[in-house]
Amino acid sequence: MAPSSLLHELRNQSPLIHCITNIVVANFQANGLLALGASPIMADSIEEAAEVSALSSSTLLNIGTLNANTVESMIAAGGSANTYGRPVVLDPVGAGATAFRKRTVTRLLDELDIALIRGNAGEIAAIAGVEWTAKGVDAGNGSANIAAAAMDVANRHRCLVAITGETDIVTDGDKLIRVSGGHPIMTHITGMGCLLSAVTAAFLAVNVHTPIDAVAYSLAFYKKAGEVAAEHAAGPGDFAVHFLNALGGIDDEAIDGGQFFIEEGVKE
Ligand SMILES: Nc1ncnc2c1ncn2[C@@H]1O[C@H](COP(=O)(O)OP(=O)(O)OP(=O)(O)O)[C@@H](O)[C@H]1O
Ligand SMILES: Cc1ncsc1CCO
Ligand SMILES: [Mg+2]
Repeated sequence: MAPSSLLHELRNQSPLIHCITNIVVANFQANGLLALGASPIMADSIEEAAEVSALSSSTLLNIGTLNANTVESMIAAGGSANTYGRPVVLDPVGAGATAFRKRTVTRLLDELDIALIRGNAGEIAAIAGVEWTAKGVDAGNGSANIAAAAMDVANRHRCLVAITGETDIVTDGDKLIRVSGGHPIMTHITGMGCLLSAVTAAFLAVNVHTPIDAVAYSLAFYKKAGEVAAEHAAGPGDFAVHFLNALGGIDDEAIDGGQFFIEEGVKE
């Protein structure tokens, strides 16, 4: 099947995505999934987390505004998704910022079978244990080889790792795909990365491609939506609105339009 049919399939299937997420982005994330053509369900209570993941096509675990209760819900939800063979995406928001976040990410990676970790450079550097100066939930700065760090994390945890920024990368620990495009204004809206993680969870739920190709496609699609929205926006406020429109409005033709490329097989 041609890569472009992934988007078509997603909109056909409208997969249910279980999000255990943070209080900052929950509404934006739900609207973004709906705009894309997926179906969101936000459910973080321990009483129902496992049940909701069992009936969902994929599960997103986002540690942005973590508390002790949601950690247990994440373990229950992720365990249930694993049992039913549904992909689990981890967004390790601010992973290096506090001991609680670090400990939680370690536990989630130890106890669950995670399909994809999607974070910014600071977050993946923290998981890899390489030198980096992150700033809270923002990427921050560093000189570490971030592609090597992603490959190391992917190999250690046997999962896909995506690092987003000016150029995105995704790796399975062997193959590395770089995705360019997007717009700097995407860093001026909170939750753009968090919504992207939910979007990748939706694309992973659609069983058309190998998981790494599905993630690369979702990264490229999302950057393209950012470009389209930036053309229409006067600033961050209406960018968010135009971005939601673009998630639903762009089609395969726009994505194949050539403003981005996917480079495969680049070994560091
Ligand atoms: N300088 C840039 N130029 C183009 N696109 C960018 C740039 N920086 C980030 N992006 C895009 O913005 C989106 C969000 O990625 P980012 O790395 O900013 O997430 P994040 O730091 O996890 O965000 P948040 O924590 O606010 O949700 C991705 O699609 C990424 O490709
Ligand atoms: C700002 C912020 N703080 C915790 S989660 C979050 C959303 C962006 O990651
Ligand atoms: Mg983030």
